[in-house]
Amino acid sequence: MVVNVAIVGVGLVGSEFIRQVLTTQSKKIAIISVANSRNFLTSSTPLTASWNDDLSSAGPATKPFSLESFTASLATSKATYSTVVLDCTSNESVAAYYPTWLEAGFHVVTPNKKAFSGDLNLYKKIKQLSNGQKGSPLVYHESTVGAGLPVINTLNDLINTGDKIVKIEGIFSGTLSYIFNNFSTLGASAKPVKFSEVVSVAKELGYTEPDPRDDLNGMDVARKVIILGRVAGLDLTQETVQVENIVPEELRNASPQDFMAKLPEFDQHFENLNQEAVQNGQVLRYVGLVDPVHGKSSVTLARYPASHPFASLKGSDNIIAFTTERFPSPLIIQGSGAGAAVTAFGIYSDILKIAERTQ
Ligand SMILES: NC(=O)C1=CN([C@@H]2O[C@H](COP(=O)(O)OP(=O)(O)OC[C@H]3O[C@@H](n4cnc5c(N)ncnc54)[C@H](OP(=O)(O)O)[C@@H]3O)[C@@H](O)[C@H]2O)C=CC1
Ligand SMILES: N[C@@H](CC=O)C(=O)O
Ligand code: NA
Repeated sequence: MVVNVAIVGVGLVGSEFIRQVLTTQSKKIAIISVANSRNFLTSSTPLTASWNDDLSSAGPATKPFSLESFTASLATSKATYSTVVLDCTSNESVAAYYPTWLEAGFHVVTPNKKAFSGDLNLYKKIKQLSNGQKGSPLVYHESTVGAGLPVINTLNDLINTGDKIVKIEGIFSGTLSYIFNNFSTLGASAKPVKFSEVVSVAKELGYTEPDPRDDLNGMDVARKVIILGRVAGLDLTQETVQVENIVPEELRNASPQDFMAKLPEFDQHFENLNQEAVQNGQVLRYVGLVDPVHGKSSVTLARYPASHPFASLKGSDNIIAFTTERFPSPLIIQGSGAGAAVTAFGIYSDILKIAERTQ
């Protein structure tokens, strides 16, 4: 079955998703609407490669964006096919709108972590509205953890088949993986590099959140820990996860531009932390833990010896280790965990699952 897709947010990830759908000439997906924070465009025929020009404020069918007018424009699209609203923003107000879309019978797919890691009542409402009963709308959010890596899907499979989670531990941030894999190294591969320079490169490569402090303050990893914990049945919130924030205090309230400009002043601070670890034969890695057994889920800058799998990670790879009753030797998922291509892949495969399930 074909599904209509209406996209809110056509930045790095949203536009890469469109590129992948158009270049693969998908017969299952018709992109009928695109929106950014200023404009939207909804069409009765699938959008083509000129979607970006069509969306510009000069386009004849372009309208000023609001969640209400965008949603109203989709009302007739459900008549023929199911419609998926794809949220590719990182915005909280957009996330808070999912219940409205679900109540109107739209499916929701998103890489945006806000709805699944913020207000617990919003999360429960979304779960209740997409409860899997016949005819209920579907919600997929694979790319919220580990980008396109099959993390949420695997966790759901473990739980739905009756396994018990002992712990989920890993490096869940492509940005922090890239930063520490390059900054904190041992032996022959060790080459001196400044912390602020590695942060700039991670930003240029599209791994960071729009403000890299949302990665460095641990919040992005904490959100992923909360999402995995909730999928595993824990009522985790930002208050119940202990987070080590590594943004220097002096830079926490600076503007995003000032933050990047002043970060080099703190290079020596990070170098001291690194040297302390290296002198003990260890590297620094930023690690998230979901711990249902002891109730102590956390995000910490930890130290690991060279022999540990977290120490030999490369590039922006994520690594996620599920220790369960059935997998006392953990089930490990590893690979590229950030960047537009792999995030869009996760979204694309989520939407294909909806196309299959709504046949
Ligand atoms: N980059 C990555 O590796 C990964 C990203 N993600 C998630 O993917 C999502 C998208 O990230 P990315 O593409 O990098 O973000 P960008 O900042 O590149 O794009 C965001 C888009 O959302 C639009 N937008 C923002 N606020 C609103 C709003 N209130 N209403 C409508 N549109 C809005 C922006 O419009 P405008 O241009 O007008 O501001 C822009 O088109 C985020 O949630 C991120 O956390 C998840 C996994 C990995
Ligand atoms: N900034 C995030 C992007 C994906 O969620 C990361 O670095 O992992
Ligand atoms: Na994933």
